[in-house]
Amino acid sequence: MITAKGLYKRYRKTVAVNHLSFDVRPGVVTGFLGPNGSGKSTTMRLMLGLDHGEGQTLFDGEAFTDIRRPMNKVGTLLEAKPFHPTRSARNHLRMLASANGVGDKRVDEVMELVGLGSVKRKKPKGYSLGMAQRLGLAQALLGDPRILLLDEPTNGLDPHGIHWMRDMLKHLASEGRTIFVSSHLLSEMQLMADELVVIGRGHMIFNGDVDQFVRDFTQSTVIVRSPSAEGFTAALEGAGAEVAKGKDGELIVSGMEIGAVGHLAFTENVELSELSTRSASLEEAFMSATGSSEEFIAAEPIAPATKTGGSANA
Ligand SMILES: Nc1ncnc2c1ncn2[C@@H]1O[C@H](COP(=O)(O)OP(=O)(O)OP(=O)(O)O)[C@@H](O)[C@H]1O
Repeated sequence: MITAKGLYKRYRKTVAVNHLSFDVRPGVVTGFLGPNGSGKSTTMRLMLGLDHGEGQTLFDGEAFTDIRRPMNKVGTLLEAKPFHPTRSARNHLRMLASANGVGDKRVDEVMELVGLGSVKRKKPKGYSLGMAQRLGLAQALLGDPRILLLDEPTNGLDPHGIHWMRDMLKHLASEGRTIFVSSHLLSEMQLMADELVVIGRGHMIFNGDVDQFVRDFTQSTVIVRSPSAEGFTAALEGAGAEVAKGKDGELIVSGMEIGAVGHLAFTENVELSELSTRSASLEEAFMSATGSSEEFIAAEPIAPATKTGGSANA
């Protein structure tokens, strides 16, 4: 269990983290989301006491800096991964392991676990970004910790690697560990995370269940197909719903529950060939929740010049 209270960090005029408090429960994967520059990395550094700031974070009741053998309690993977420049990956891990009372057997075990068994004698500087991420995870897992704090662990991984990371983190959570993981990949987060901490400009936006986040920040719609789509559109609008036309003649109805749409079709004697609900994605919820808190908002792309058609008259 991680308990963060009143985390606060200011860089000159920028308040990077603004009084954040949240809990991360064991047994589930908790995703940490926020737009670029919203304060995720700073929050993680504050939690580990790597940055000066305010607030307190307890890992199973203890501050990180008070834990006697941190590697055995909290595994970390932060964005900057300092690997030894000349040692092999295996020797790099052995060095860390021996300093923390972890045996060589565990080094080989974690290298196999992350799929680097065949390249463990190579130097990390020759590793691809994806391999370096795997080595970073191996390092985090060395002490078999009950808590993992991972900043963008899927960064640089190919689709197979991402799939592997997702299964791995879900598996580690199912063993009762506490997993706190930041990622930009929202579709991935939707598949990986059970709970979320969402921040914008250093402020808390949401802390809770993923499905609840999607429900809170989006509207699910009702999809209707009918041979009498035109007439039924008028009836729906007359009853206060908003209707948009989707592909292949489907009607996308918002502002009315599926049961009420079905009942209206019954009372209007309208035949339906489809009546279903469409839930919004985590990405839609994220855009809706964090839209106004984005730090760097790009200009709208400039529309291409309209073709005037034919050759210009000289
Ligand atoms: N060392 C620093 N000095 C000054 N400002 C900083 C420093 N580090 C971060 N910031 C500022 O603090 C804010 C939060 O940055 P942070 O890197 O924590 O965000 P983030 O959510 O991790 O971003 P990203 O998703 O792009 O990695 C930003 O406005 C950033 O410019």
